[in-house]
Amino acid sequence: MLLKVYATAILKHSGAIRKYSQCNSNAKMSLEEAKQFAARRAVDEYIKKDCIFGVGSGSTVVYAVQRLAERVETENLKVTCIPTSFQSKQLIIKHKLTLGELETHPVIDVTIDGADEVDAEMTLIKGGGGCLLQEKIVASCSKKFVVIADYTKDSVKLGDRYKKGIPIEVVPMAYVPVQNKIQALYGGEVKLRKAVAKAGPVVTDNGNFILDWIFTDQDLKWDKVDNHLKMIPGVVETGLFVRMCEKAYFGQPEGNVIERFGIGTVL
Ligand SMILES: O=C(CO)[C@H](O)[C@H](O)COP(=O)(O)O
Repeated sequence: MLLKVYATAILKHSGAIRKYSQCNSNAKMSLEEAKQFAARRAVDEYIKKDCIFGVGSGSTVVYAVQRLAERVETENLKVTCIPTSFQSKQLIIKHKLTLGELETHPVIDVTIDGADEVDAEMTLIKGGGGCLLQEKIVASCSKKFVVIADYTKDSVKLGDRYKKGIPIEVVPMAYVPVQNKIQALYGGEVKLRKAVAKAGPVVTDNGNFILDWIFTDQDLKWDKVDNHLKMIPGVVETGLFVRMCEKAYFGQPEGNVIERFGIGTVL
């Protein structure tokens, strides 16, 4: 009898686990699909002819590069790709696309990049993947800057959905004074980003550290904050992208894509 009860409990438990993991993998699947819908739509709308293309960083951009590679192959497009990180350079090489650099192509027709959060005014938090400096440089050299994201990035105010704070790239020797100054100026908590598969801090593609500022005041004027932070010696760049983005595509779990427009003009 006891054995029977025990066996039934195990069966129920494994059924629940199966159900739970199926549920989890469905959710993960639709998130990946949502990224893919947004990425494909943006590439199809913005790449119409031969051009210079800025390639953002992160998991959503992977789908944009896949789509671009398909179209370069089938439509014989001549696209020169400018990377925003080691990861995006690897993606360009992997898909046998033409690799360029800002030295030879200082003006980019369009850059497509991901974001960690997009607010109602199209202010972005970027740098969750630690690539914010090169991403902002490349965006600033682009005639058009477009964001692709899944529905979880779509927010009203910064901090509504992305809880990891605003990434700030700093020169390593300055990280403690910069941490203290930001906390004294604006409050909240500023944390040194730790590496996952290495002991110690994350080191960016540029040899710097990343601070993540968990802010408490969601009503700050982000353009002022961005400028103010960059006045602190040791701050290289922030992950705040203000008035840079002209359009954001948010892939939805149902397969549609919601679009939001901004006044973003970067060049
Ligand atoms: O800013 C970034 C990297 O520095 C990424 O674009 C951002 O983190 C979004 O990434 P994902 O597409 O993986 O959600």
